[in-house]
Formats: sequence, structure tokens, C-alpha cells
Amino acid sequence: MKDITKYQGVIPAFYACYDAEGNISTEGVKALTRHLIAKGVKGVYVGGSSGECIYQHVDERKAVLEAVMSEAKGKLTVIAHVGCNNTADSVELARHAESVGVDAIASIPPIYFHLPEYAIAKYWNDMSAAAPNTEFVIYNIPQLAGTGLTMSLLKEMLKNPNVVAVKNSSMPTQDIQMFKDAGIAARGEGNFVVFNGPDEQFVSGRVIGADGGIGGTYAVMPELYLAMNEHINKGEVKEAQALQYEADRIIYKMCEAHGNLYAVQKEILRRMYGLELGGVREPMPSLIPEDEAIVAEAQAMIEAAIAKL
Ligand SMILES: CC(=O)N[C@H](C=O)[C@@H](O)[C@H](O)[C@H](O)CO
Ligand SMILES: CC(=O)C(=O)O
Repeated sequence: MKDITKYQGVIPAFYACYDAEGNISTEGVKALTRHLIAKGVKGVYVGGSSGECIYQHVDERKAVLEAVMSEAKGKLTVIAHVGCNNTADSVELARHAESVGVDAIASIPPIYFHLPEYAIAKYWNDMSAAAPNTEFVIYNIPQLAGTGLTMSLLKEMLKNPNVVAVKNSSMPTQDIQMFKDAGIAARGEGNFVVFNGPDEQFVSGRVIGADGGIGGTYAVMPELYLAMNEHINKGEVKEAQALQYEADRIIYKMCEAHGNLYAVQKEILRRMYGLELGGVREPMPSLIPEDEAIVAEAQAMIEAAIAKL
């Protein structure tokens, strides 16, 4: 029996942290980790989409994870996304993640080429074999990866006892239930986890059965998701819904900027807490002067929503 309680709750997707030159800032990584611990989140999801994984070298990703672990060990659940789109680098990161003591590794499927399911399963299982004492989370994000998790691929992956969860970022919340049912059929009640992906559907995802959530906007407003999660735990759907609406309006506002959503969020964290996390790597667009009003408005919306809690 696995301890799945460590996956139940609010798990922010960690942002890429850069210095003024655009190099990895391990100081920024440590500061963001301490910040999130202080906010009371359950864990962090390191090196995923929000971590700009596809724009970082293997050595950079190792340095980020080591910096996170130096602050988070024993305090947070750490899930390290290790997918690199080629098996050798992914296997190297998986081995490294196990060596620094993460709770789980995770990976998207191979992107660009639409490979057959047996090749995707082998890609994931090769990583998992390189971290044999570490749990494995399947990251399903079909709209970005170009490949969706099918029931047959999930069933194949469930043959690997390390597979404990799906992080589901597809838009139908129904997928959460389907993956959860399949996991429970294979493992038994309480032994399989599904994370909600789309932050805009956190409440819906939890209500249909997600154990927790991993999301790209949690780190900029963890208070709201923690409160939603508490309301859901108490069966207070109306209250949870009201907070979801507020969070969604904030997300839509942040997405209005010319600069990338992650650039907006890092700028808001800088203004609210003095966290220096840098910008985003090209080709993602940076903030431009015209984004000033949007950033200020989104920050004000976040502060107002938190003040009402
Ligand atoms: C497509 C995508 O990036 N999805 C993320 C992970 O599931 C979400 O956390 C989004 O960042 C979030 O819902 C904002 O749209
Ligand atoms: C957004 C998200 O969940 C990720 O960083 O992968």
C-alpha cells in the first residue's frame, strides 16, 4: 500500500528562475521554494511546463532540482518532471531525481513525432527503470504534447507498479474519472491518484474525483487554491465555486498580456514579495511596457481576492 496522502492537495508547478542574464538562479529557486513552504502548499512540481523544461539543458534542470531539494526535503512533496523528449537525457534526469530523493518523477509523452503507444510506454518505463525506487506520474497534456493518454496506454503503464498517478491536463474533467477508475481497478481503492491539471477547473476536477491539483497559476495565488481545496474537503461547493470564479478571472486577465503568462506571474511575485525570478526564455515573449497595466490589475485582483478570505 502506497502513501497517497502526500499527493492530496495543492501542488504548484514550479516556475523557471533566472538571473538578470537569463541563467538559472539557484538563489531564486531556493527563495521560491521557501516562499511556497511558508504558504502551506502540499508540494511542488518541478521542471514541468511552468518550469520551462523544454528550454533548459539537462545540467540546468539538475541544478534547479538540487536547489529545490535543499530547501524542501522533508517539508514538501516533490515531483520532478524529467521528460526531455529523448530517452537518454530523460533517463539521466530520472536517475538524478531519485539520487536527490524526490517523491516521484513525471513525464510528458514524446512530443512532435506521434509515436506508437508501445514506444511511448517504453519511453516512460525506461525512465521509471532508472528510478526504480521512485514513484512515477504520467503527465497527460494532449493539447500541448500532441499525444493523448488512451485507456489502453494507461492500462499498459499500470503494469509498472511504480505508476501511482496521472496528472491530467486535458480539458474534459470526465477524463479524471476514467483514469481514476482504471487506476483503482488495477490497484485498489486509495492506491491511485489523479491530479487536476487545468487550474480554471480545479473545483470541477476535485469534485469529479481528482485527489489534488498541479497547476501553473497556483504559485502566484496559492491562498485561493488552498481555500478552494478546503471548501471541497468540507463539501462547501458554493464557496469553492465563488473562489474558482475569482481565480479564473485573474487567469484571464494575466493571459491578456503580450508577454507570456509565466513572465506575468513572475513579475507579480516580484512586486508582491520581492522574489527575483527573472523573465522567460526565448522564444517565449517577454513583458513589454504596455503590459504594465495588466500586471498591475492582475496583482490588485489577487490581493483583493486574498484579502476577502
Ligand atoms: C495547458 C497548461 O499549461 N496547463 C497547465 C497544467 O495543467 C495549467 O496549470 C495552466 O497553466 C493553467 O490552467 C492556466 O491556464
Ligand atoms: C502547469 C503545469 O502543471 C506544469 O508546469 O507542467
